[in-house]
Amino acid sequence: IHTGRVEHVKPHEHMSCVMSSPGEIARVYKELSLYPSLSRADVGPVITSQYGGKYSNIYTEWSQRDLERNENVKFCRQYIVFHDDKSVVYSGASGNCTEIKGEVLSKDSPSGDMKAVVRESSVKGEDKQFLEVWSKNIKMKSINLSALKKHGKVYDDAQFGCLVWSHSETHLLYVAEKKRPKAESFFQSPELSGVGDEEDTIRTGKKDTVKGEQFVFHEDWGEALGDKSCPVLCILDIEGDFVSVLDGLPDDISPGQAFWAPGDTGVVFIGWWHEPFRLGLKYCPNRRSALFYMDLTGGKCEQLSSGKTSVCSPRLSPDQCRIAYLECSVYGPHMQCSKLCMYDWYTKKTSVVVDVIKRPGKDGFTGIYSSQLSPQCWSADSQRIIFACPQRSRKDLLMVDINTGRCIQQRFLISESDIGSWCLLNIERDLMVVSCSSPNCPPSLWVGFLPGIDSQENVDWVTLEDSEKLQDVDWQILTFTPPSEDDNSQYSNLEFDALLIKPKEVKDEVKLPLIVTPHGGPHSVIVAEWLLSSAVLCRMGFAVLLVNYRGSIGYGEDSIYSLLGNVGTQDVKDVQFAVESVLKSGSIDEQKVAVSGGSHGGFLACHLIGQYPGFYKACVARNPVINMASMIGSTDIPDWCMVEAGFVFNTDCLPDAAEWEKMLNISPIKYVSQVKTPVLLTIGEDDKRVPNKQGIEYYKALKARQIPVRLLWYPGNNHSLSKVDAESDGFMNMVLWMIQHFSD
Ligand SMILES: CSCC[C@H](NC=O)C(=O)N[C@@H](CO)C(=O)O
Repeated sequence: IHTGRVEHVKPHEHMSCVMSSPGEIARVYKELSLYPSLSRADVGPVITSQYGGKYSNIYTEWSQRDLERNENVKFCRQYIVFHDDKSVVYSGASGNCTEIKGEVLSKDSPSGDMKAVVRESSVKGEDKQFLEVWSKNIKMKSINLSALKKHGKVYDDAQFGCLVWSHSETHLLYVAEKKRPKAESFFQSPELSGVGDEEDTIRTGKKDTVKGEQFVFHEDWGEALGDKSCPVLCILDIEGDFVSVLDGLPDDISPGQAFWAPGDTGVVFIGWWHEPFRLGLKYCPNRRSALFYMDLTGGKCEQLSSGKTSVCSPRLSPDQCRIAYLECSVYGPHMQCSKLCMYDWYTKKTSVVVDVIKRPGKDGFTGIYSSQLSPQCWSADSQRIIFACPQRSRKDLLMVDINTGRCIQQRFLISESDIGSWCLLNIERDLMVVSCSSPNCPPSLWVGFLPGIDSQENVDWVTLEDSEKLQDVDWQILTFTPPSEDDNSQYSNLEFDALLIKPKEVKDEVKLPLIVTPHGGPHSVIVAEWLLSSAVLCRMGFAVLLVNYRGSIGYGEDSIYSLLGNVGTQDVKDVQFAVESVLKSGSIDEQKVAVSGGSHGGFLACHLIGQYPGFYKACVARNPVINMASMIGSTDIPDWCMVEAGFVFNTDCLPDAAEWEKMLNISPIKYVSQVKTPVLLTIGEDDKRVPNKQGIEYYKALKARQIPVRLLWYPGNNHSLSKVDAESDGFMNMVLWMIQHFSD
C-alpha cells in the first residue's frame, strides 16, 4: 500500500532510456520553460523617415515563467519594420526587452502620439489604481481612480475588459466593477464609522455607508472571474480630468468588450444577461448576450443583435461602416462552431458571412472555433476578415471575403516548413503580425503583408524573432476512423485525430513509455503547437499521445454534437482505440502506459482506469470531474452537466430522478471499484469550475478500496493550476508518480 510519499526512484533496468533523477528532470523543465510566448502585438502608425523610407514600429508583449521568482513575468520588445505598404523591406528589433510591472492595461492612441496606461501602484502600503496619459516623453496625467471612488477595480480580463481611445483621442473608455456602498456592522459605533475613509469624508462631507450589508452574497462570473460581479462602462474625459460611469443600460445586462461607435457618437458593447443568475463565462462563449449601442448624444441604449443568441468579439471595420462579430447558440455545448456575422452601421442590417459548418466539405474548411478575434481583424479595404482558429489538429490562419463568405487559407509556408500552428496577433493596414509554433519549436514572431483582394500571391513572411527547433523531438498527426461497432448512428462516419510526440532517433531495441493525454472541455482541442510539458516529457524519453476524440472542436459541428449524452463512453472508447492503435506500431512499451488529464480530461483519465482495469500503470488527474450528479449543485456551470449528459438545460428546472441517475451512471465514480491503477490527484483549492470536493470524493473512494492514491492540494490556485509553482510542482510530481509506478 502506498505510503503517500514519493520514494526516490532508482533507475530501473527497463527504464534505462527514461530520465528519472528529479534534479535532472527539474533542470530540463527549467531549460525549456525559458521559451516565452507572445500575448500581444500592436502596429504603430506609418512614419516617413527623412530619407523618404516608410516604417512602422511593432510593440510586442511576451510572457515567461520565472521559476526563481515564482511568477509569470511580462515583458515587451519593439521592432521596426521598413516597408512600402505592400512588402517588408527591412526589419529588426529596436532595443532589448523590458519587464512590464504594475501595468493593468495599456493602449497607444490611434495617431500613436499618446499612450494610456491603467497602473496599479502601492501608496502607503495600499494598492491604488491610476489612469495615466503619456505624450512623447511626458506623463501628462496620472489620475488616482481609487481616490475618485467612481467605481471599483478596473477590469483587465479578456472577457469584459478593454481600454479604448475615442477616434478623436479626447476620451478613454474602460470597464470597471460598479461602486459598492461601504458596508458596516449594525453595531459599528458612530464615532468609528468612516474611519480609514478620510478622503471620502473630507470630499463629500458625508459617509457613504450602509448597515447590515456586510455579509450579503454577491454573485460573480465564476471560474477565474471571481472578483467580477457588476461591470460598468466608464469614460475619462482627458481634457476635463473627469470620469463618468455610463447609466441608462438595461438593468439585467452586464457590459464589456466595448469600443467607440463611428464618429464617437456613443459606445458599442456586448451585454451578457445576468438574470435569473450568473453562469460561469470562462470557456463558455454560449451565454445569452447581444451587441448594444449606447448613444451618448441622446442617452438611448439600443440592442443591435437578436438577443436570442450568444455574441462576442465585435470589431469595427477600418471604413467604420461594419461591425464583425462571432455568434453561437445559447447553452448547448460550451464551445461550438461559430458564425461570423456582420452588422452594417448605416443600413442596420445583419448578415451571416460564414455559417456553421456541420461537416467539412472538399475545401477542407471545418468552421470557425474561436471566441476571440485579434484586436484588429479587418483588411485595409474593409472587404476581408483575417483570423486564426483550430482546423482539426492545427491552428490555421484564415481569410474570409465578406462579399462571398469564402474562406481561404493563408498558409503559404506550409509547403516549405512544418509549422504546426499560427496565431494572428494583429493586423493593421494589411500588415499582419503572427506567432507560429510547433510541438518541437517554441513560438516565433513573423510579419507579412496581406496580398490585394484579387492577388494570387502568397504572403511573403519575414521573421522578427526566430526560435530554434528542438532537433531531438518529433511529432505527427494520426487520423483514426472508429471501428464500426463504435460508430455513432446519429452522427456516423466521423474521424478523429491524435498528436503523437516522440523522442527522435530511438534505438530499435528501445521501447518507449507512453503518456496518454486526452484534453478537457470536452469541446476543446489540442493543436500542434509548443507545449512545454510534452517537450519536457519527450526530452526525458517518453512518447506522448494527445487525443482529439470525437466531440473536439475544429472538426465540424456534427463531431461536437456527437458526444452529447455519450460522455464516458464514446470519448473513452476513442482514446482507448487511439492508444491501442499506437501500441500496434511496436515502438511503445505496453507495460509502461500512463494516463493524465485535467478537468474533463481528468474525467476521461479516471474513466479509462475504471473501464480498462490494469491497462494504465499510473494515472494523474488535475481537478477531475468525478461525479456529475454531485457536481451540478456546486459548479459555476451546472448547464455543462445537463448538456453533456444529453439533456436540455433550463435555469428554472431541477434535474429529475432519471436525469440525476444518468449523470451518476456516466461518471468515473461509477467504475471506482474496478480501478487498479495508482492515482495522483492535483487539486486547486479555489476551483469554481470543478470544486475541490470532486477530487476528494475520488480520493476517499480509492482509499476505501486500498488503491494507492496521493492528493496534492494547491492553495490560491483555481481550475487551471497555472500558477508557476503549482504548474511546475504538478509536473514534477506527475512524472515521478509515473516513473515510480512503472517499476511497481
Ligand atoms: C464543469 S467542468 C467541465 C469541464 C471543463 N469544461 C469547461 O470548462 C474542462 O474540461 N475544462 C478544460 C478546458 O476546456 C480544462 O482543461 O480545464
